[in-house]
Amino acid sequence: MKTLASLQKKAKRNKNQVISIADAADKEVLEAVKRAKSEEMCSFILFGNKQDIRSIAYTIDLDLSSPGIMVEDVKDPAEAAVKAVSQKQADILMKGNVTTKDLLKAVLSEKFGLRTGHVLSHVALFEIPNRDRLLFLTDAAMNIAPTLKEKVEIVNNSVKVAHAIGLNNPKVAALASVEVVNPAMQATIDAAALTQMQKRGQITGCIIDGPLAFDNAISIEAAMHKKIVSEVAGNADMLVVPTIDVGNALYKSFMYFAGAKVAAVISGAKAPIILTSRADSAESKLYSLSLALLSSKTF
Ligand SMILES: CCCC(=O)SCCNC(=O)CCNC(=O)[C@H](O)C(C)(C)COP(=O)(O)OP(=O)(O)OC[C@H]1O[C@@H](n2cnc3c(N)ncnc32)[C@H](O)[C@@H]1OP(=O)(O)O
Repeated sequence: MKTLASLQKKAKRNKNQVISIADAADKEVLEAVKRAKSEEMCSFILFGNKQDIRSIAYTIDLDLSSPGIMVEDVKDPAEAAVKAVSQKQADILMKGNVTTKDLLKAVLSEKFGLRTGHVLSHVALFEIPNRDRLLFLTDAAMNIAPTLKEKVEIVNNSVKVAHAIGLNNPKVAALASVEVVNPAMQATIDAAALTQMQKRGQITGCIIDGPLAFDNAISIEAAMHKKIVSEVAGNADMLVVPTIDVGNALYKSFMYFAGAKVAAVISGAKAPIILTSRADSAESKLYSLSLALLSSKTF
């Protein structure tokens, strides 16, 4: 798949889903709602301050009384939106104008959250200008410094999302700063372990190689220059990063330096969670919604 727009076309087949938005008082979020409604993609429950939501909706000509849109006036939109999903009034959760941390805390709540006993992790899918295919990145937003055990679950979550969009055996690069194992660099040891675990069938549904540095993960020339012989080097479909800081900086540099478009979800919870940066465009939020609709069958 080459473009995120093709996700949107596929996602339209899954029309009966309800999206619960944690604080919809945000122009880009409501613009995404308007576009999704005009394409009849799904229905929405908008949680937040009703008056604020109304004021913004008015400025973009979004009719809040149209069928398939409900507005709920609440003081704690993160908690209310998560509860709606855990009580099955909605199928998918979407981050609106709340911080990632506040939303994730509600998602992880013992009382009403969306935990499954597995690791929850962030999966981002980028369309990058001049690249011939989409690129997955995980985990740029939830797990701060995952252990090897957590990285295995992070890979599994991301591979599930890849399968949901029809990418059946993604090539996964386990990133580090260098492409050789250095016992002083934990990221290289974990990357080598992930590679061996895939070779021994402990991780399935993908091909992993690592450690790979960013250049030889995504550039054939860089891989050839370093004489790396591997199915993944230079051809990665997915980057697994050692820490949130590496992932988050890559996410934002793809967006700001390379002019990328993104679709992003949290995988591994009871339901898909749409989680982009608050600064991301309405288009990216719409693509994320498409990715969540496509993933929802696999959760
Ligand atoms: C990329 C675009 C968007 C962005 O830029 S986002 C910006 C960067 N992201 C962030 O700031 C969020 C980073 N992560 C965090 O702050 C924290 O890890 C997070 C997710 C809020 C959780 O922290 P706390 O609420 O302090 O929770 P905690 O660590 O004490 O754990 C509470 C219980 O939840 C569990 N938990 C935490 N992370 C989990 C995970 N990934 N999957 C499954 N379970 C998880 C944890 O084991 C604990 O369980 P228990 O209560 O001991 O049974």
